[in-house]
Amino acid sequence: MNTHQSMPPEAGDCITRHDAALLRDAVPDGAGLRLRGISHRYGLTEVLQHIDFAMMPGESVALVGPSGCGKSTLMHVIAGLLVPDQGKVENDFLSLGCMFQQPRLLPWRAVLDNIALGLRARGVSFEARRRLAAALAARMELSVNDYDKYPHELSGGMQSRVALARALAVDPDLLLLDEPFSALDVGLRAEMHRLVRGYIEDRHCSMLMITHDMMEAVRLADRIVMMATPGRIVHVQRLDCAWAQRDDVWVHRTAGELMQVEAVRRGFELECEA
Ligand SMILES: Nc1ncnc2c1ncn2[C@@H]1O[C@H](COP(=O)(O)OP(=O)(O)OP(=O)(O)O)[C@@H](O)[C@H]1O
Repeated sequence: MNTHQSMPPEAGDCITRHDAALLRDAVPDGAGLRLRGISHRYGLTEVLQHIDFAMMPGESVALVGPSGCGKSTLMHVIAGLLVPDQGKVENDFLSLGCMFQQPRLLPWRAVLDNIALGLRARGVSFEARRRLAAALAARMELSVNDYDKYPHELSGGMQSRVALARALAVDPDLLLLDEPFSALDVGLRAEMHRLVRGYIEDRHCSMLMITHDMMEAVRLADRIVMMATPGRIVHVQRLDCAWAQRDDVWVHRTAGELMQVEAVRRGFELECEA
């Protein structure tokens, strides 16, 4: 990413590295995650169709595409939750943190215990778990008064912050986010973007995020990967623009430009000009 520009660049300046080269070079040397020829069926339905995909250490990628095109299935393959029918997964990332559309907090555990869930599984002592969970809760801007509350006592936005803290508790070098903020209002969503970006910049971790929201993708990702049905990659776009420079004007304009790309329109089954 270019971090040296002082003025926000024009949207057109940022959409520079075009799809064809990136699509050809789908699994470059040095990638921390390499998927080669991944195909999968549920029964007779082909869900993933020979996907080659890679992520570099420190890279943020947004996976976009129409509902049902196989994005979550691909993420499950990456997370090791699903063994594909065909293809090879090579993952050099050491620690995965996952967050899903629903916070999926344990209702019988209070905030800090929910955050510390992954740490307990790793054998971290009770005191160390509490300490780490409290530090993350503070980072997520939860108040000390909330630490012993149960999920039903939290607002949706607070539950999302707890779920994000839980994903970060394992100190991930790859963060997998499946439509994590889609249920939040625009203000809370912006707040979560700020928290995620802050963490990624501090820790230099990689992020793969599924989203239906092209503006969210443009705001957070270094690379946008467009999938179409049945699960295949049809367009890849690199965004060479520092995060700090992605103001609202740039985000709107860049998302608008992407929505004019023919492969993206076809993927979403929008009308294309003849
Ligand atoms: N466990 C399953 N068993 C059978 N079919 C499944 C299963 N999981 C997903 N599918 C089907 O696979 C296809 C892809 O689903 P997937 O959830 O990966 O899509 P998606 O792109 O993430 O969709 P959305 O954006 O709506 O979340 C869909 O047709 C879905 O019905």
